[in-house]
Amino acid sequence: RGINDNEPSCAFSPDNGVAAMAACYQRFDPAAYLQYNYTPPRADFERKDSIVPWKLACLHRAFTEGDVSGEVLVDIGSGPTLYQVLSACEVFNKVLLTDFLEVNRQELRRWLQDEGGCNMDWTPYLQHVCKLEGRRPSAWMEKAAKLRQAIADILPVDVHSPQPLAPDALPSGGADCLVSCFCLESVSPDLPAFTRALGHIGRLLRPSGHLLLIGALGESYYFGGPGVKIPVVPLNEGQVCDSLKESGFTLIRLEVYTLPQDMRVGVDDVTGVFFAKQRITLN
Ligand SMILES: C[S@@+](CC[C@H](N)C(=O)[O-])C[C@H]1O[C@@H](n2cnc3c(N)ncnc32)[C@H](O)[C@@H]1O
Ligand SMILES: O=S(=O)(c1ccc2c(c1)CN[C@@H](CF)C2)N1CCSCC1
Repeated sequence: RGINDNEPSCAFSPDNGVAAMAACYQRFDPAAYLQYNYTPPRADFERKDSIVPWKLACLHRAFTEGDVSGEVLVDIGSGPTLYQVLSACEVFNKVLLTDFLEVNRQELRRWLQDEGGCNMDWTPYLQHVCKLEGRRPSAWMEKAAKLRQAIADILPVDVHSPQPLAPDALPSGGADCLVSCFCLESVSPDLPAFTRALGHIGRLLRPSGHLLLIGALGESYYFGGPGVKIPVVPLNEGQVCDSLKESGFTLIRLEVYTLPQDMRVGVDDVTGVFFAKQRITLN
């Protein structure tokens, strides 16, 4: 079936939402997902109003304005993507990538081992972040080497578990910083589950640690592969802020990007993207 097939792949009832969502993700296709979201025409570095430079700029600013520091950064729900840690690896010398699916962890391992077979060329992303850092774009190979050096492990994660990572995954004090992009709202059956998952990952942080959260606004589904229609919790800015507060975070900054009409191409019904920087205050 094509990506626009309207048959829902994951129908669930209120009492088994998390289990049904996990079953849905068994059909997730990393190569298709990368193609739908991270290659042209959707991912376009030339357009001034493109989402990709906006996202990379949000992350670059967050890691360079001086309040985020430490040893260990964890990316929650990495999927098959790396853009979300390109700025982080300049600040943290231990980066942990995580995902629920082995197929995604394998995709990340292929990039890490640099022996070919990857479904994505991250060079344009590396070059763009080098530009943001005031370096020449040809420094992208050094940056790729720095990221490979910083990635300490690629681990399983489940944000619906009160203990999302294995007990020995983090130092006893917790992580210094978390990043999570397009994960919580696209793996939760409803808003309460989204908020609970925020609480679960918040408890991975040391006191006053930071969370950088990027997510979809107004999205009710996306295609995780041909005919793999995955339901998403449609969020608005107010709900994001309320859930963060309820989960023990203090918001530092919220930025919102509205998708231009021609970027709405059928692989999802996302209308906007938020970037939220916050500190945990209840740990
Ligand atoms: C929409 S993708 C986001 C991928 C990537 N972070 C990005 O920015 O594109 C959502 C990811 O969440 C993962 N996932 C699914 N269920 C999960 C769970 N219970 N806990 C954590 N991650 C989960 C999926 O395997 C998938 O890689
Ligand atoms: O970076 S995005 O905003 C983006 C990137 C990833 C995703 C979405 C959006 C929305 N659906 C998510 C499903 F969880 C995944 N982007 C959408 C416009 S073109 C480039 C990719």
